[in-house]
Amino acid sequence: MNYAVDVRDVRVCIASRPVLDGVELRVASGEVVAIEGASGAGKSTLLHTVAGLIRPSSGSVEIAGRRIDKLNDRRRSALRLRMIGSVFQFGELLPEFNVIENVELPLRLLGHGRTHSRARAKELLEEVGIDDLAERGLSEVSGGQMQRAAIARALAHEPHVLLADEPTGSLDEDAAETVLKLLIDASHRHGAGLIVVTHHHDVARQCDRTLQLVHGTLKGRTDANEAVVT
Ligand SMILES: Nc1ncnc2c1ncn2[C@@H]1O[C@H](COP(=O)(O)OP(=O)(O)OP(=O)(O)O)[C@@H](O)[C@H]1O
Repeated sequence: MNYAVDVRDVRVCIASRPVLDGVELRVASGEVVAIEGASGAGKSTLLHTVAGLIRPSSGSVEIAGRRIDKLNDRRRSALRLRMIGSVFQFGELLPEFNVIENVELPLRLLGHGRTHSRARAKELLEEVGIDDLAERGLSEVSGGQMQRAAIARALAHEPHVLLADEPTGSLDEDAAETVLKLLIDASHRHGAGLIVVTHHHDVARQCDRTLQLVHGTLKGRTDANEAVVT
């Protein structure tokens, strides 16, 4: 049985100190999981480990049934580009490109043609409600609009997994609520497993499950809801 994300007994040390120790986490396709935890608890480290940016010293990390932690750098990057979409607080959008060019970028990197990529990016900008801003530069849109563009970009290549690190951290309450709802709806609609790190309790309440990262391990229901496992 394949999960979107399957983390087993993962240990990660940073500067010789164990930050994650015995982490278990299964996320089904279309499931939304919130991770809470004190500052410095290791939440970003966990997301980076799931994304294959940090290699665990023991344990395993599977993305849609593939061991990302076992791959060499080139294959890990390729798997990440194909299977994972990320939304981080300060975005991964590139300031030298306008909104729609940023959304197209993952598709262009995956070798899709210009016409297809542009059409798909337009659809996604409509889905997140900023199609009228497609040609604006990033300095000409608000923080909330930028996060919407980041969500559209993260969804462009239909990833199996969405990772969001404090996606609403810099937004006011209304904008944060809208952005989070978009992310959750998109994950359900596109069937992507979403892991969202947040300090906001009201954000966590809107997710299917909430887990706490404490002393290097996840507390709460770490297993996916089997009914939605693909
Ligand atoms: N490059 C690094 N060198 C040394 N220690 C690091 C490094 N990166 C992270 N750490 C340490 O690892 C621990 C986990 O950091 P991490 O960023 O994952 O926590 P977090 O829960 O995401 O924190 P926050 O909520 O403040 O963003 C922290 O104690 C941090 O100081």
